[in-house]
Amino acid sequence: MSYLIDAILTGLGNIGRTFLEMLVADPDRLPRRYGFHLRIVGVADSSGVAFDPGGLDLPAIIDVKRRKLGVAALPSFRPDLDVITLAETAAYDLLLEATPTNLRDGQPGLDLVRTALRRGKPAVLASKGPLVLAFAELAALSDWADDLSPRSSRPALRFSGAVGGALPTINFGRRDLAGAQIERAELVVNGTTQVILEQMAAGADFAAALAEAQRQGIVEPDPSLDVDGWDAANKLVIFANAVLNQPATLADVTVRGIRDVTAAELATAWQAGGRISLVARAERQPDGRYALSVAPTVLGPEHPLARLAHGEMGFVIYSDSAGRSTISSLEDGPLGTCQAMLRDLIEIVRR
Ligand SMILES: NC(=O)C1=CN([C@@H]2O[C@H](COP(=O)(O)OP(=O)(O)OC[C@H]3O[C@@H](n4cnc5c(N)ncnc54)[C@H](OP(=O)(O)O)[C@@H]3O)[C@@H](O)[C@H]2O)C=CC1
Ligand SMILES: N[C@@H](CC=O)C(=O)O
Repeated sequence: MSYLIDAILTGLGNIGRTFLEMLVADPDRLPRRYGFHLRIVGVADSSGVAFDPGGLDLPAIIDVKRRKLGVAALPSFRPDLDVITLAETAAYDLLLEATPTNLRDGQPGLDLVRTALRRGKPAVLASKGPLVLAFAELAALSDWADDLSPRSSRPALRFSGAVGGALPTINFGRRDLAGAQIERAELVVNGTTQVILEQMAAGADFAAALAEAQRQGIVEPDPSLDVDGWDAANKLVIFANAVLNQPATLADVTVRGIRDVTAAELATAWQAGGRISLVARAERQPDGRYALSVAPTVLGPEHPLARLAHGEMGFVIYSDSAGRSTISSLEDGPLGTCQAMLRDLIEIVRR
């Protein structure tokens, strides 16, 4: 006997649409394996909101988005609702948030997450803006205030897909390194720059390399976030807050992107058996705080992340008692992030 979980999904681009495609591809997986059906009752894109408390027609939404149209073209379109009103008034169990990362004011994601949490609804984020700009506020509204205790009466807040997609950066750091003192973390968590630097090392020019990453569906709506290092810095800020317990903002991170990396530098690194990757780094200082930086970094052949495959992301974390931990993840475009959103959702439902 399986039960229903009703969700609203905000953002129907690479992530939101792929998430729906993943559900439609194997609709029995959740009831069969986890005992519940996920019913999507509301969705939103830049054209507005579609809502049906009985469950939306997912193939119709996917079709509209593949045809580059908006939900305004659907029979379930609700011109009387905007996305915040949807989150404020609809009956649902959980918010899935995948609107663009906006570093100016975090909107609309920030108000969506605030609204859901204030109503006692759990939230799963792929977007990073709300976490980068308001981590402490959102933590206080959620089960992070109770150190993620399963007995917390506050709604769950999860975002494992926001820091490297399926790569379990947050979960590993928090859960599996519990009790260890992290001394240094090196995170290669921006897929776009991995693709661009590899393509350029193979002879492509910058524009062609960026176009290839865009074809894969992993580039931010504003590509300068990736290229200039801000996406990696966002992920490092979230990691610092969530794993290192260091309240941090972008102002605490020294950021250098990949625009100045030359083909000659790339060739030299690859010929030596290593590579250049954009590395987000946290290094514990004598006063106990972490120095945070993002920069293109030569990884020599001995480095644990030098052997990442094309487009692969990974991290290495050094701690006093667990030693050196290395994990990598080779994902199929946005699908890995969708799996991460699903694992967060499953964790919440099973609490
Ligand atoms: N792509 C990836 O691999 C990953 C992305 N992320 C994060 O996930 C989020 C989504 O990324 P991605 O799917 O690639 O981005 P896209 O640009 O492909 O999709 C963004 C979606 O948000 C919609 N949107 C824009 N403004 C609004 C608004 N005001 N209200 C409601 N919907 C709105 C867009 O509408 P419309 O369709 O009409 O344009 C679109 O459907 C970003 O925050 C990104 O940082 C995280 C991990 C991986
Ligand atoms: N633009 C990001 C997408 C996921 O966060 C990347 O390239 O890694």
